[in-house]
Amino acid sequence: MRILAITPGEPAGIGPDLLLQYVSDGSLPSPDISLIAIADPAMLTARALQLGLTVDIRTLSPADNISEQIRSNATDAPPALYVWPVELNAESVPGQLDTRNAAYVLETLRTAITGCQSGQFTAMITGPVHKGIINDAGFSFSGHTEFLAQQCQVDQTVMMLATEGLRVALATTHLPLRDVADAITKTSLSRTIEILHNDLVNKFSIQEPRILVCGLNPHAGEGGHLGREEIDIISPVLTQFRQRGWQLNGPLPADTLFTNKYLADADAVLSMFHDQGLPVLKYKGFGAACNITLGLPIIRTSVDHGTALDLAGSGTADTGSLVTAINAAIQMARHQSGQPS
Ligand SMILES: NC(=O)C1=CN([C@@H]2O[C@H](COP(=O)(O)OP(=O)(O)OC[C@H]3O[C@@H](n4cnc5c(N)ncnc54)[C@H](O)[C@@H]3O)[C@@H](O)[C@H]2O)C=CC1
Ligand SMILES: NCC(=O)COP(=O)(O)O
Repeated sequence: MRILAITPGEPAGIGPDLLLQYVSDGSLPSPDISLIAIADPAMLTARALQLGLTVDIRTLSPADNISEQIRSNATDAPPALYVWPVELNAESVPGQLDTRNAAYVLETLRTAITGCQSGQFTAMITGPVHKGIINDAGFSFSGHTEFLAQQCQVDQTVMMLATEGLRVALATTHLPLRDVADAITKTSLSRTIEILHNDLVNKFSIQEPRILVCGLNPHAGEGGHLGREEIDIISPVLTQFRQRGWQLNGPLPADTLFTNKYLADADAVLSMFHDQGLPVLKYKGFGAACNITLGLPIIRTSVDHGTALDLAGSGTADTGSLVTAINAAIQMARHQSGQPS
């Protein structure tokens, strides 16, 4: 049995709602896959009540064999959600952030990561966290992508969002815009391209990935008149990889790269910064896209949206991205074990 761990993220956001809606809809695509929520069972029970959803919340005992507990409790009706319990520090009110629950959010992530590393879980799927409230609580945290790199002790990870027909990876992630240019060095960009290329080959079965690379500056620097990063950093790095036979097209002006003329012949786009690539991806596929962390020894996918505090507890949040994230994790797991997807 494959066990997918899901962290609903910020308890005051829509993560718990989406998970409960997903389970209540009976959306799991295969009977040999089980979902375990790593969360506070009382919070999930209260949220299900608020949403008017009938979900049988079953708290697991982490010290005992998890697969055995799921097997022996299997039932058809009503939909069941197995929960690895992690207790909130304060009762959570939908829409109202509370610094006291930041440690809880981080603990759910650590539990999922440890379970994936030990092989207990096949993959982890994350709901949205609120980066601001975690920092307000005194924890330095810029995103799952960076936290996962730290916890898995890898030198670098790459954020890639994917929807039908478009994959966008980022050379930098959660940085103030004024720090972006300095963060793009030959070393960091080379590592990003290596991770992106290798994961497209090994995790997505694209034997010779074709990657479009955005410039950083308007018009890809206009020959050095609008910035020199393309000349001094990006082009030399691309030249170095082309010598290995890798198919890298760029640096191209980002404003015209995202057109069919270029995208039709590409497997992925590498954007230089968060808001260069993600608005395009979200314009194309918001709600039907997911976020995949590349460069990790474990599988992690996530929703394409944030905590949407305005919708928490309302039952109106769209589960489309969660479905996409869960399906992507399953597909990656099947690929990893050599099964047809
Ligand atoms: N994977 C993660 O953990 C992510 C976390 N965030 C965090 O979320 C917080 C809020 O970020 P925002 O920029 O406001 O983005 P957001 O995605 O939470 O909200 C943007 C807009 O999209 C709507 N929306 C989001 N998800 C929706 C869904 N499933 N169904 C229907 N409508 C939906 C919201 O109601 C809002 O109007 C921030 O702290 C940010 O860091 C943002 C993106 C990803
Ligand atoms: N815009 C994507 C995002 O902010 C999610 O980042 P992460 O938490 O997955 O690193």
